[in-house]
Amino acid sequence: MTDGRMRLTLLGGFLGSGKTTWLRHQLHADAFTGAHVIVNEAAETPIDDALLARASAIEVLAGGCACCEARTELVERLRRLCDIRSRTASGEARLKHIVLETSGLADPGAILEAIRTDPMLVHHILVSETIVCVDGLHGLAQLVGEPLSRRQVEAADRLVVTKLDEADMASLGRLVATLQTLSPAAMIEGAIKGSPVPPPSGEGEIPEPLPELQGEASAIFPTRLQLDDRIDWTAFGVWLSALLHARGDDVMRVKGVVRTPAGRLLLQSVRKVVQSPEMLPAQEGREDDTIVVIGRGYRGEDLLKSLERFAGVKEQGDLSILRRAS
Ligand SMILES: Nc1nc2c(ncn2[C@@H]2O[C@H](COP(=O)(O)OP(=O)(O)OP(=O)(O)O)[C@@H](O)[C@H]2O)c(=O)[nH]1
Repeated sequence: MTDGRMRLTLLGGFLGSGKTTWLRHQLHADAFTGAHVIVNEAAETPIDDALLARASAIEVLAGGCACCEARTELVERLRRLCDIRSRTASGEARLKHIVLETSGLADPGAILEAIRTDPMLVHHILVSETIVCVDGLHGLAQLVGEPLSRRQVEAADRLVVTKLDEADMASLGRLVATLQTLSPAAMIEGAIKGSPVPPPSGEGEIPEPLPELQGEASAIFPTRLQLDDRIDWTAFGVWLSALLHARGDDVMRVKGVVRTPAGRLLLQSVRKVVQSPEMLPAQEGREDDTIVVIGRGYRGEDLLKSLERFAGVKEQGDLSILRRAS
């Protein structure tokens, strides 16, 4: 029941937990038909929208989390959608549903509050469900060490435990038991690459003890590496593997779309787990060759210097493999 208001589905979850993969699958399965999708990315360079081409309408809110830096921008965009809706006669063309995929650093609770306390949005939008993806491989460690990941789970109506194909059953059972204690009312589902599968049972499992955490550890931030076509890809691959091997706990997420002689390639990793590169269809007017590295415990410029030193250049003496980093 939406009492005439537009529904909004909030899709959250920690960095790399599988939100885009899950949403992509839902869109292919024709769930959320006709919905307007908003993708929020912490980094300035959007990547996820390239993967969600099935959405009937998609917009990107990049360069900050919708729960903090980009909160005002989110509210403005939602107001704009409400305006458009109010001017559209009721019927098929009238927008009924918004899906908001948050960045992996967003606290869904703060977004819910922003919507519910806005005098205009509260009359036009009903948050119908908060779905939170939990990484089947890294979720337990995130719950232990990251207060944000706990807040995300606590805000959920539905939890989707992802990567069931990769995680081992014993730790999955423990993860589910921990989720049940943190968010007892939430429905728990499982997913493999976005397809729904029965979740492991948490029955009889002992939940992971969660230590009291004194606030957030140091801030997690994105660094944008803008590559140019003179980069030596083999050296880049070695640099990335070495970086993840040495600093895989600090470098939480890497993702980017690069142009290679074979076509557009999606590169991504979550902690030390690197996904096999995926070919993407050509897309006019996109600014590719950008890699976003998200993490903490290092300086963005040091990352850049290390790549410049390591990944080398094809031409001797040319150190300009990177156009820009922020
Ligand atoms: N093996 C396996 N890999 C998965 C599954 N779901 C997602 N992945 C991989 O996990 C990585 C992160 O998935 P995304 O869907 O981009 O995660 P996200 O939560 O949208 O990431 P951010 O927006 O960066 O926070 C990608 O390499 C996916 O291919 C799964 O069920 N199984």
